[in-house]
Amino acid sequence: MAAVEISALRRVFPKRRGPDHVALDDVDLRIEEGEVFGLLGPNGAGKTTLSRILSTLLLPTSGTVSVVGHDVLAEPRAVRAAVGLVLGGERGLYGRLSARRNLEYWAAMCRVPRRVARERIDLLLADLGLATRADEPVETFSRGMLQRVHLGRALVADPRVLILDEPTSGMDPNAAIGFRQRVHDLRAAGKTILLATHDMAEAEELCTRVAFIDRGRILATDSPARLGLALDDVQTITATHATPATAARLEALAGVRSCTVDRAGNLVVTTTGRDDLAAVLAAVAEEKVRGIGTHGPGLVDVYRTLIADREFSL
Ligand SMILES: Nc1ncnc2c1ncn2[C@@H]1O[C@H](COP(=O)(O)OP(=O)(O)OP(=O)(O)O)[C@@H](O)[C@H]1O
Repeated sequence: MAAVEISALRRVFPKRRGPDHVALDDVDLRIEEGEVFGLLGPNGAGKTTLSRILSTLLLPTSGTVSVVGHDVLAEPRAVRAAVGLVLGGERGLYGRLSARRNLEYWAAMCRVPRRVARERIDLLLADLGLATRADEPVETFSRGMLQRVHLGRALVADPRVLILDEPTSGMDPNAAIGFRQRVHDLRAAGKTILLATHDMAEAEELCTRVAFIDRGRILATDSPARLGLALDDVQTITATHATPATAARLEALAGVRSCTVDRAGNLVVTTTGRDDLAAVLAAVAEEKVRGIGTHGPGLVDVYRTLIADREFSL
């Protein structure tokens, strides 16, 4: 049985004027138990709409959606019991209540027996690094801490599937690293995780497979490594201690697609093809640079290939 199974899903939002807005269009998706599955795409692609349908906050217009074998329309209670949802942003917690009280309240809503809830909440508060502030009102918490309370809330009923919608957006780098470590732990504990994110490095680090979604349609689904392999023309060379003159010389070479250097002297060269890598690498090595490294295409390159830059081309 799949953790999530979606077939021919369509979600339309009626508009007062003009044609209806199709937020999800003929989406098919299967996520196995224990996977960390990334949902990647630009603003408005349909990621939150999908997260909300999977957690029964929104109904599909047509198609079928099931979570651990339960249909979202026929068995919404069973789906709710199986899913924990963390939406980005700060809504959904009671600011004047402590972290512990927020979790207790949610546990009661989910009908977790009181004794089980008490023990679980103690464990969660400790695991999430919130034990010392557990009895303070959450309105005094930083954004990173609030997201950890949100995660605790999603975990309080011990769901099999976790849906994380841009969980690290707006977090400082240390808070985001800590949050990702929690996701690693949850994956090790066997949870299935759907992670909607704009952060390609985050997806590369955490996800077993990802789907690219744009304008409500799934464009590609595979592991980050295999998606990168499909783009065998982009190779990147990096180095430090470069100058603008270095970049200008390299940019003029055949086989170089782009070449940039920042103020700190970090050089990034992309080649026009895999076959050009050796020659361009040799030219970079001739320059007075240090710390030369190479890597193949990553999710950022896949993203830029699949999804046109509409923000700036309108
Ligand atoms: N309740 C609604 N009524 C009308 N249109 C909506 C509604 N909810 C979402 N939409 C539209 O559906 C499309 C998909 O939105 P959605 O929030 O799912 O995108 P997203 O991929 O999560 O974007 P972001 O990365 O910006 O969060 C958008 O064009 C959005 O304006």
